[in-house]
Amino acid sequence: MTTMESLIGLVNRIQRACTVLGDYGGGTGDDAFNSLWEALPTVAVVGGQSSGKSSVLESIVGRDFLPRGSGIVTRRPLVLQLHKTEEGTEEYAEFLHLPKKQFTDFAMVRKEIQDETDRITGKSKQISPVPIHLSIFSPNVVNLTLVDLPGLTKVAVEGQPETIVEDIESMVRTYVDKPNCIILAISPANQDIATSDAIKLAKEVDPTGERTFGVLTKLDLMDKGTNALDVLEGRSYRLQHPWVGIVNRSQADINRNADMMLARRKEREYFDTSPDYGHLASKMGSEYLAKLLSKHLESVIRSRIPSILSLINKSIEELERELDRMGRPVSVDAGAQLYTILEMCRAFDKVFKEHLDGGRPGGDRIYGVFDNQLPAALKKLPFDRHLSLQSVKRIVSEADGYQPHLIAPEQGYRRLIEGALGYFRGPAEASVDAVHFVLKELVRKSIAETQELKRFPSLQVELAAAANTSLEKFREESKKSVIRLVEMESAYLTAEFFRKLPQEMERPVVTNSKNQTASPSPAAADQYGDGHFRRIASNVSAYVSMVSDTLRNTIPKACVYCQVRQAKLALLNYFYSQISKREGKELGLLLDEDPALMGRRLECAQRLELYKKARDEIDAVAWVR
Ligand SMILES: Nc1nc2c(ncn2[C@@H]2O[C@H](COP(=O)(O)OP(=O)(O)OP(=O)(O)O)[C@@H](O)[C@H]2O)c(=O)[nH]1
Repeated sequence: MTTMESLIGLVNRIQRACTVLGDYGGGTGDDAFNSLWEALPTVAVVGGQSSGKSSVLESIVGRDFLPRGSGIVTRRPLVLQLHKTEEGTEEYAEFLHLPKKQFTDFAMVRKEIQDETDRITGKSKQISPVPIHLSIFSPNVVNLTLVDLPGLTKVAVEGQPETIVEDIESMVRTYVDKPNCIILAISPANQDIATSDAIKLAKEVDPTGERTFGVLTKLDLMDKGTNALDVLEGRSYRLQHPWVGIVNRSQADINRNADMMLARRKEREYFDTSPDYGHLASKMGSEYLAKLLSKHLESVIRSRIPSILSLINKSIEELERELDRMGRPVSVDAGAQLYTILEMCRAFDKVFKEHLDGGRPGGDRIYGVFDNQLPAALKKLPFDRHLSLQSVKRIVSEADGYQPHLIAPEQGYRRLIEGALGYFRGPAEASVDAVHFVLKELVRKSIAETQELKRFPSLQVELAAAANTSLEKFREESKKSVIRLVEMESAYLTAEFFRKLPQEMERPVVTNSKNQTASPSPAAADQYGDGHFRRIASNVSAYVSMVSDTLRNTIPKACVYCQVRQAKLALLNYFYSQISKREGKELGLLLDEDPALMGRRLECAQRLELYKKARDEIDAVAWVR
């Protein structure tokens, strides 16, 4: 049969694993995780200074191993795990922080506790909630785990920070507050029980006394003629569990280095022969206390197993969900890394296309460029100034040279039109730039919206840079195309439009029925007057406006062809060409995740492993009867 003793061993193992992962009863572990430690029943030893706490623990162990001295000696919780070994085997101790080192000299255990305390708290006399784990393997112990906490004190002594009194109390509280904590409340018999620090605290956190074990030390130090029967028999302060009286080694015994086994025997004799406590003798003494606690701890653990398992199962589910959300760790294999990168590129490309094709907002801003920005810019071109009477006169005269034109000023028209067409370059280039910026913004947005990319900041940066390089290239191409459209308009003017013009100019000379020359038409009359130039301006304006209509339609086509279409087809081509040249190690760098995320994933994975192992162990042990 697997005995219940295995349960204490099991809890010990789980507690040790929890501590390694930063989950310990002090409550300052990573609060984002459920605390498994807190779900495990523990016995916390609580008492005022000099109440005899250390002596009780040493007595239970049957060994002298705790640091002694003035002031606050216990400054970190000491998780003391006792493992009973077979009779005749050698006793030894082991620390969790020094695995594989077995201590057989208990004076060295004391020194290591002191040194390890100082390692975290410094020599500052500060306290720390990070526990020290000590396992003792001995035939003289029962299977039991106790947490020794700093003694409750009333005043700070020299060298200790002012806040130490409250710091200790709040640290002790973080343990005893927890419903799974069994409180071992140590009070000295030579003090009024009403003033006991341990009982005062226990009363507060466990008013029904269900989880408190009262221990009365120093029975031998009571005034002659007095006894502690009122306390031990539960009349002074009633608890659900019987009080246990203890007689530890006196200071003189300690100074003499009195043997612990001998002290246990003397304690037994004390109760056996005591006229006051003889009738309680079988339920007194440190050996009895150890057995009582061990039995109680075992039964509490057994009763808590269903709730521990349910916490473990719930935590496993939560951790698995979180790990899924974070994504699997990246493979170290270069091929797999490349595959991962390409997968993410595809995901990004999909989001980007959704922006352009609809489904996600943003693509419509390109249409906004063509529908609003470009027409507005075309409208604002300074044709009025260019085709003012004065300007037309000047340009036409300059084009004619010394010989004024006879009919229509061909060269004048050309110059006026070419001059006007030059203005179209501005809006054409501005449209290309505007489309470029919309596309660039969509790349930024798409990267931010691609869930798969979130974990990889380096890849995000590279992808954005490569996509922007491509967009730059598309912008250049697009600019060349729109400029070409404008230049094409200048290179060949629509002849049909001009063919009409000379006819209009020649129309004025008309012969009437009497074969008289009729008065010339107004057009002919002011052939070189203002009206003539105004007409030229109006003709040029009509031509320019025709070109403007054409460009208003063709510039968007060029932009879409060179930029939008290319972005859809080949945005990542440059990235792909770059990536194919990379070695495995460089690919790894691209998949360099956010360190905080990697840390969290590792933490979750370790925690998950602990919980799964704990579940398997509990399953294996708990249900064997
Ligand atoms: N005679 C006698 N002395 C005891 C008994 N219990 C403890 N003492 C003495 O009381 C003093 C304090 O005991 P400790 O065990 O160091 O008490 P503690 O609560 O651990 O004290 P701090 O670690 O200083 O908080 C020591 O000198 C012990 O020898 C007892 O039952 N009888």
